[in-house]
Formats: sequence, C-alpha cells, structure tokens
Amino acid sequence: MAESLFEKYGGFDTFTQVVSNFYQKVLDSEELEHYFRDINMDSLMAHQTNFIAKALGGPDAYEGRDLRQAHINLDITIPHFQEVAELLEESLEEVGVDSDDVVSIIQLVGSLQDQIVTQT
Ligand code: HEM
Repeated sequence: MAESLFEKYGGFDTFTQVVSNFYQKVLDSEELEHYFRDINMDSLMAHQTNFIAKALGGPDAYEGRDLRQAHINLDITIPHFQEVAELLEESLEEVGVDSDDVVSIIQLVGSLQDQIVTQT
C-alpha cells in the first residue's frame, strides 16, 4: 500500500507542530481571533491533529463532533474560511511539505467548505 501523506511527513510529531503553528497564526489574526475566544484550545488542537491524521490516511483516533455540528453556531463566512485555509497552507509549507502535497491537502480542506461555512 502506498505510504500515506501523514506518514510521509513524519506522523504525529510533524502534524502536532503544524496544528500548533496554525493556531498561533489564527489567534494572531484580527479577523479570526474572535471565533476562538471562549474555546479550550488544548482540546481543539488535540481534535484538529486527530482530524488531520485521519484525513491524510493516518490513524483514526478522531473523537470530535462531525464538522457541520462543530461549526454550525459559529457564523463562519467564506472569506474567513479562505483565510483559515491560507494559514494552514503556510503552516504546511513552513514544516517542509512539498508544494504538490500542499495543493492536495488544501484541495481536501476546500472540499469541506460546505460543512463549515454557514454565513453568506
Ligand atoms: C478549514 C477547514 C476546517 C476544518 C477541517 C476544521 C476542523 C475542526 C475540528 C476537527 C474541530 C473540533 C470539533 C470538536 O471539537 O468536536 C473544529 C472546531 C472548531 N473550529 Fe474548525 N475547522 C475548519 C475551519 C474552521 C474555520 C474557517 C473556523 C473559523 C473561522 C473554525 C473555527 C472553529 C472553532 C471556533 C471550533 C471550536 C468549536 C467548539 O469547540 O465549540 N474552523 N474545527
């Protein structure tokens, strides 16, 4: 079986780092920070890391809610979704993920937009 993207880039060590850098960027963004004000970030980062692991063909330890349920009350707009995707892209590039793999991962994330954006 072909190696998963999760394993190719070093598994949990790498993607824990990606998720941590990613949320640092999100919290530094004036546009995005307010969504996360009342959120337990340790628990969110743990869920997000497991979500990415599963999405990239690694182990399935995700125990969070389904994505629509988790975002339904947040009134997320398309521009904010796009900004989050850009910050994830930067975090993947910074950890050394090849650009063609960054493109595949961002496409996968883009395909989740309808489950996350509730505000037009
Ligand atoms: C880009 C694709 C996205 C993915 C794959 C994603 C994934 C996730 C996951 C796995 C959780 C944890 C669910 C749980 O704890 O049960 C979560 C929660 C959350 N997400 Fe996202 N998310 C995305 C986009 C966004 C965007 C664009 C925003 C805001 C601008 C956002 C804001 C949040 C917040 C605030 C929570 C915590 C909700 C809570 O604990 O009540 N997410 N997301």
